[in-house]
Amino acid sequence: SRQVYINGSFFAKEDAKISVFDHGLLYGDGVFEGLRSYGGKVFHLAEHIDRLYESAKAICLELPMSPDEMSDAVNQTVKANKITDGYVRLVVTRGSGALGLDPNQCSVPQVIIIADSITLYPQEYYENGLEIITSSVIRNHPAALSPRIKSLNYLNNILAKIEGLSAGCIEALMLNHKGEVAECTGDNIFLVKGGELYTPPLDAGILAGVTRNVVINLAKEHGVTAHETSLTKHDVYVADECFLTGSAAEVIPVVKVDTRVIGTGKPGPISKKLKQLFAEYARS
Ligand SMILES: Cc1ncc(COP(=O)(O)O)c(CNc2cccc(C(=O)O)c2)c1O
Repeated sequence: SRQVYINGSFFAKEDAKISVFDHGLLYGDGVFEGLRSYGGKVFHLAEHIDRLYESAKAICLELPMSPDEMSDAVNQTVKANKITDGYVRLVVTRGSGALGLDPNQCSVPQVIIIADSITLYPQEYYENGLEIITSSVIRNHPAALSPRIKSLNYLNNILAKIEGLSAGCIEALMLNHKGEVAECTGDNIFLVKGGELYTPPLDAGILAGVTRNVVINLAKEHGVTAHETSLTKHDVYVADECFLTGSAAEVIPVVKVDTRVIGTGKPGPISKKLKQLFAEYARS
């Protein structure tokens, strides 16, 4: 049965518990990563660990082990669960403490690692492309809670997701506080125009996606220029192609945004090419 890692020990699912006084639960005070494993190897583990430590530093959370020890813990958990192709959730909370906000009242950060099989988007969405809407919920203001921090505060994303679902869409696009395109609730967004890629820059207030970075590099290797530049909803509507990137989704085409059909209304050639290149690279 599934073995969950908590602070150096493994627990069966039903015994994997943390305190109700944990500030991760009480205040969303903590950070996390979502990773994939392919053929038993965790995909871009170093980048995810680096981002985890950056997120932790950003919230002044001192992690109780080194990046190498954290990487080893992830690999041990994947091994203990005999995961070949699966998903890893790595969570670090501030730990349990008094009922007040004060993080200094929390003693021991909780390092939780869950390795499980992956539930992907249905295959038809990859074949036919997704329809998404632009949510009225804007992405967190960077000066309020920077979207660069992958924190346990996902209500911003969840509120946008709820709006998307109420419009019959499983993903929703969020604009930033300037009204520019930011990202979706769990993925980064790319446009294709005139054979070139366009994606919002990190200072648009987005998560620096690992998949986003891989796709930018894969595109460059295959002679497709990628521009990291601020985009508007208009740029999305008039794009030749649109696709999303994320550890869970990998590369998934988008064929309709706010009822505007993108390009031909079918996944475009560059989106399909990058989806294939990513799949081959991830499994190489
Ligand atoms: C807001 C946001 N933006 C972009 C991404 C893509 O980043 P990566 O390319 O590094 O994965 C994410 C990542 N989001 C993510 C990643 C993995 C699983 C799940 C899940 O919904 O369980 C969500 C995310 O949460």
